[in-house]
Amino acid sequence: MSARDGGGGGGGGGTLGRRQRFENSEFTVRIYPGALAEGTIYCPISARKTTTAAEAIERVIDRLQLDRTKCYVLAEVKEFGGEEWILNPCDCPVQRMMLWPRVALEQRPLSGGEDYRFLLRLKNLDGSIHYGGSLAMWLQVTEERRRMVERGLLPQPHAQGDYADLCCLPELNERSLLDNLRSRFRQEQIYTYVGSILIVINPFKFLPIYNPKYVKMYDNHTLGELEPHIYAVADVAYHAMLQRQSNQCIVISGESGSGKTQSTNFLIHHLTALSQKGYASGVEQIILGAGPVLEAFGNAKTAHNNNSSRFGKFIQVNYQESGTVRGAYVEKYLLEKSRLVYQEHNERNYHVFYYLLAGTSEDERSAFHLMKPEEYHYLSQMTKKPHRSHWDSYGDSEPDCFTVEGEDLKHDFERLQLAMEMVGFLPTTRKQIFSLLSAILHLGNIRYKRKTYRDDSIDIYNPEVLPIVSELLEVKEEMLFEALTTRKTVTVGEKLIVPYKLSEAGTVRDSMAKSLYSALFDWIVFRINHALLNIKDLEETTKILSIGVLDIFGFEDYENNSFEQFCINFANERLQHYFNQHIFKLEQEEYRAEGISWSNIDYIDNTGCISLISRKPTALFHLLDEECK
Ligand SMILES: Nc1ncnc2c1ncn2[C@@H]1O[C@H](COP(=O)(O)OP(=O)(O)OP(=O)(O)O)[C@@H](O)[C@H]1O
Repeated sequence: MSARDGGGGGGGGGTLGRRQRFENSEFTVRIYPGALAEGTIYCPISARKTTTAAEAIERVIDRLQLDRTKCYVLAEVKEFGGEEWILNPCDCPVQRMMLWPRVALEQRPLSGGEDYRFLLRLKNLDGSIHYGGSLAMWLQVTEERRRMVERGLLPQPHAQGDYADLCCLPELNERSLLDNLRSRFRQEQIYTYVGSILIVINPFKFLPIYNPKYVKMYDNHTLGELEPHIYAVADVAYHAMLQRQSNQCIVISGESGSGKTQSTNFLIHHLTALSQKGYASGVEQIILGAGPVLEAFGNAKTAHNNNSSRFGKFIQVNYQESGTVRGAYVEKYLLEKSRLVYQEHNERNYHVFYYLLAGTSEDERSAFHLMKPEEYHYLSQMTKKPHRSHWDSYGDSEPDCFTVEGEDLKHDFERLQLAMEMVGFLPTTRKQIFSLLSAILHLGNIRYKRKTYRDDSIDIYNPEVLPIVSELLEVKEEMLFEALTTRKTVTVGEKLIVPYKLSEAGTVRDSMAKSLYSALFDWIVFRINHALLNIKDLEETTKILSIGVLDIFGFEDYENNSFEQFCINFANERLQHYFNQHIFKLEQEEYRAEGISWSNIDYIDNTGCISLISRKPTALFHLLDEECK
């Protein structure tokens, strides 16, 4: 499917008119008729941002002259295996499409990877959705193989003992364990149980195992009854919550780039799909709409992952006793604030800065006093030379790249604006946010000097930056100067103003920038929660049950401990319990260090655990390969 600006012309040129044009643009939406036309044929229709799903369906019916006595719905399929969201008649496909990554909007031949699309689905008389057509084709890979194995046309894949649960391994040692995982991975079975824990190996490719058929298949089964799957864990948590009437929690941990964020999305999808019977609930839409916003402000390119979450997430889906979704709640913790002022070689600051600098119009650029990325100290530390000793020597080194391969920052900025709009940020609020971001960048450019040789007090070396920051932050210049150069203390009831030392001042400036950014991030999360109908206030009158998904970021112990040791620990049932305890303890300590109470975890009395391993599956099995030689 593709979207093109019907208004023609591509160039930059953009001012506010560019956004205006976007509002009125005609987009080409490709709709795949699914069961109606087996295969890969799609029907292009033109639509605007405000065109609803019902109107889009009408256009397809007209163009294809479909049977009007039947009832149709539009399904949005997003990456990895064709997860489907059935659109409500009033949903706008173009708006959904604008949240897709740019590559998904490009017209590509159907050679693979076209994992974002709209499907036309037939609705059965009982309201359920009829699946078939292109979806069936996607499923073919795994389904077909399964059927052939059943008919004896293909050998049993588990010939030498391939166990879906590592606890069942007859012999437990490094070799058998890794052998088992590798053999499963080669058959695209990325999920393996260790008792009630699920191990996931990141496949880094499209697997057709997340569509509604799988949602249905895993509904109401005990763990282990079916092939291991992330949906099974979500399902067990959901039904345990209903049966025991108690809250549940699923912990996701793994090294950076192992797939925690993806897995969290799959879980949330399943947890809301179970209660909505296939229809995208408002809650799920907002959670997913909140994704691009949180991502822009909380994700960054790291050496391991171009889109690494630099904060931990706790997403709580709230249900009524009947199991219907009532709202959700997102909590962020441990935002990596240091990244704002310093990045390692080959890493970047938070995405939002690059989006802002690339995506704003000329008018906005002058209103926000924006400059080029390389002119900001906080953005220009990623250089080809691993060590640039001082910011003052900035001009000597050539900035590396400010964009990542395949990235379209302008599109990403447009997408961010749209996502912010969906989550309820008004244009004026968005402007304030962007002003604040620009202020942070300018703040980072402030440099200090000693007033005189004899005097310890300091002055600002480049005072021309002050009025800009003062305007953007809407604070008086004198106050800003004072805050940047002096500290107030109270001794024996007397107020003292002590100037910072030159060696302290830079740190003060950086902590000011970090506090501003962190407060902004907190406020954004707060606003998202507002949109998510946080029903905390209802708790006194209505019984609310919750399932929390805790995405533990940067559990870097994996990198210190050997992977093999890690697996052995996992495979020992007794250690499962230990592991859960260990994670909780560890997190609680970090949490306490941040001065935040562990309120969300206190009430949780049941935990599921998903662990993701290795961002490089090939490296994972390296040990075995070595041995085999
Ligand atoms: N189930 C999956 N199927 C296919 N690809 C996946 C899957 N899970 C993860 N990936 C791929 O791995 C990449 C990294 O995943 P993700 O961003 O979820 O990692 P992460 O553990 O959250 O990393 P970080 O801790 O750095 O935020 C994704 O961009 C995606 O390409």
